[in-house]
Amino acid sequence: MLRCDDVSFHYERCDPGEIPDFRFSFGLAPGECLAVEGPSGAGKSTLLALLAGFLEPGGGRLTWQGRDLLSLPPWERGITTVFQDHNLFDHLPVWLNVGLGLASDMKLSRGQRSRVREGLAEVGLAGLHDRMPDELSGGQRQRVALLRALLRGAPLLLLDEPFTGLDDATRRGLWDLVRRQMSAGVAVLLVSHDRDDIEALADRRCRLEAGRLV
Ligand SMILES: Nc1ncnc2c1ncn2[C@@H]1O[C@H](COP(=O)(O)OP(=O)(O)OP(=O)(O)O)[C@@H](O)[C@H]1O
Repeated sequence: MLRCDDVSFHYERCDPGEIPDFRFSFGLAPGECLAVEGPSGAGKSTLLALLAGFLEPGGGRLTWQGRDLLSLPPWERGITTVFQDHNLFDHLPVWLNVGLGLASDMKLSRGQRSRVREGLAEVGLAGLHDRMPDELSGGQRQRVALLRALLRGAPLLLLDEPFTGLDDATRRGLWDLVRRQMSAGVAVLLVSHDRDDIEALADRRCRLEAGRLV
């Protein structure tokens, strides 16, 4: 279980009151998907950055299966995040961008190479194995980023609007991939405004209002 208890954060601003003090509390069980909605500027990216370890909270507790996460650096938290800007490495071809999810030193075994190939076929990118990221459309980049995250096999997956702008067939295929991860016990936090994505994946939903999850 992921337990986030009163994890707080405050952006330093000259203009007090413009940005709320954030205080987040929620639980997320293995295999469960919690959707987080909220208008632009509500603090969704702030929440993800606190969980992933890119921002340091002012206080609170964050644990996964009873283990403290706040004392761990991002790469030791067992959390994979798919950000809106995809975070692809522009100097690496598609297959290596995906392969980084399996081997961070980029030395992929034969078996790992076939998993990359199979994964690319599953997300409809079989023909784009050797392309460079700047030769892909936005939706294709999104699928590369999502596939890399899924192959990483982390127990916690944070998704920031991961299916925006994709056609229906591709979106359904990706929902299936995420559902399979959930069946294998992966806990998913899904930031989304899209009703279809939320209905397809989320077990529960909450909204970010005035710095709190309600
Ligand atoms: N580095 C920063 N310094 C000061 N304020 C910030 C910083 N980053 C974000 N903010 C402010 O904190 C609030 C929450 O921002 P955040 O990016 O978490 O919102 P969001 O819900 O993800 O928005 P969007 O849906 O537009 O991506 C906003 O008012 C934003 O202007």
